[in-house]
Amino acid sequence: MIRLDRVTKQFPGGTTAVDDLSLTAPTGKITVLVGPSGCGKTTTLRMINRMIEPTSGTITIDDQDVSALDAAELRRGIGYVIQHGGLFPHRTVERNVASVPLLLGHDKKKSIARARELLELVGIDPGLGRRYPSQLSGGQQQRVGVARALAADPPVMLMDEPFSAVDPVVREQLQDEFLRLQGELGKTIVLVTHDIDEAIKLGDHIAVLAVGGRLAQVASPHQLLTHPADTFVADFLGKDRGYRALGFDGAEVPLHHESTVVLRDGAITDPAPHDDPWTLVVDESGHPLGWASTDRLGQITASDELALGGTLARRDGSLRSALDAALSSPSRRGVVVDDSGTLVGTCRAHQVLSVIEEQERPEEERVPAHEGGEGGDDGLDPRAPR
Ligand SMILES: Nc1ncnc2c1ncn2[C@@H]1O[C@H](COP(=O)(O)OP(=O)(O)OP(=O)(O)O)[C@@H](O)[C@H]1O
Repeated sequence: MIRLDRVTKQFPGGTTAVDDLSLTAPTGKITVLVGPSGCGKTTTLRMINRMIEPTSGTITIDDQDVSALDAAELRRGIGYVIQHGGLFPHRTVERNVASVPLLLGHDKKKSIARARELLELVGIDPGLGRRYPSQLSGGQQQRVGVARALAADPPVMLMDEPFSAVDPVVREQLQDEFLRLQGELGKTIVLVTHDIDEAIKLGDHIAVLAVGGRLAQVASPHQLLTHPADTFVADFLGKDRGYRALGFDGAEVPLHHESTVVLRDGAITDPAPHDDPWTLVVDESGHPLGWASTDRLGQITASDELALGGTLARRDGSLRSALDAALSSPSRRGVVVDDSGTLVGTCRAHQVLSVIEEQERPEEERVPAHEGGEGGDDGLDPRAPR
């Protein structure tokens, strides 16, 4: 656990970058520092590994006061990732990643082997290991930066805007991979970003800082969205707070049986007659392909002729994804799938909203979703999504 206790940093010239900040970053979790430009995020991060010394206050890692440790040694034990990866331009990718194990006294062969392992772990083709950083894309450099920070297998990682130097699509990929990796590695991470959506996606805890280095709020993403401490935090969170908060709410949503037809060998097989204007088409394994106008079923030859609708909701997904699946479907029936992508039923927007309202009620007054009375008449499936 990293603990900052009443930490202040005043730079010569009088700027108070961080003001009386007390904060805990729990072991094995991602703590995100977020806030507008100049609010002291980077200064806070750099005080943890003593690249900047605080003016007052104490910082401990697992109850050890960092000011009592040798700064160089402390830094070798902490992974540090910055924008653009912060790679050494004149060393190959492999040598960049191997630099920390080499510094720690491991032999060259072992260090390079470890570097290759790590590059693979972060999704870098081993063939790129001999290149120089400038011969890689921004996203690849960022990945190498993460691999290098992981090289000493540090329990603690500090990450300063690690995904901001890449385009939004690559950024999302890197974020997803980072979450997957963290799921395996369980590091204690403090990550700085100015992007509130990134904070909400990545953080187990989020500390919102205001200019002047004042802590405005520290909370889970869900708490932050539903209970911002003041107007500064609410404004910083931006629009659609209520809707975004649904992304963290899992609850049972009534599932309905959906009649389907199968697209096989370029034709719809056995189009059963029914009077609904939309029919869901699946492949032979029961994976949804899209919606077809029922009166055009006979003309469909390929899946790209189908209306995909929007998102597929996962049975164990959030209320937001269930609601979005229903609202974005041409039939207004949201397609719900299991882990393997197989259809398990459809959901209705008004029933998702009922579940949301139900959640507002005191626990003892709630009615379980599958006893809710509103579904059921068309083959309600109580194996509902969360
Ligand atoms: N070495 C320094 N000397 C003087 N002032 C500094 C120094 N480093 C940072 N500051 C000031 O301290 C404040 C906090 O800076 P810091 O870089 O920590 O903010 P930040 O939240 O990380 O900003 P950004 O999102 O723009 O990177 C700013 O007002 C900055 O100008």
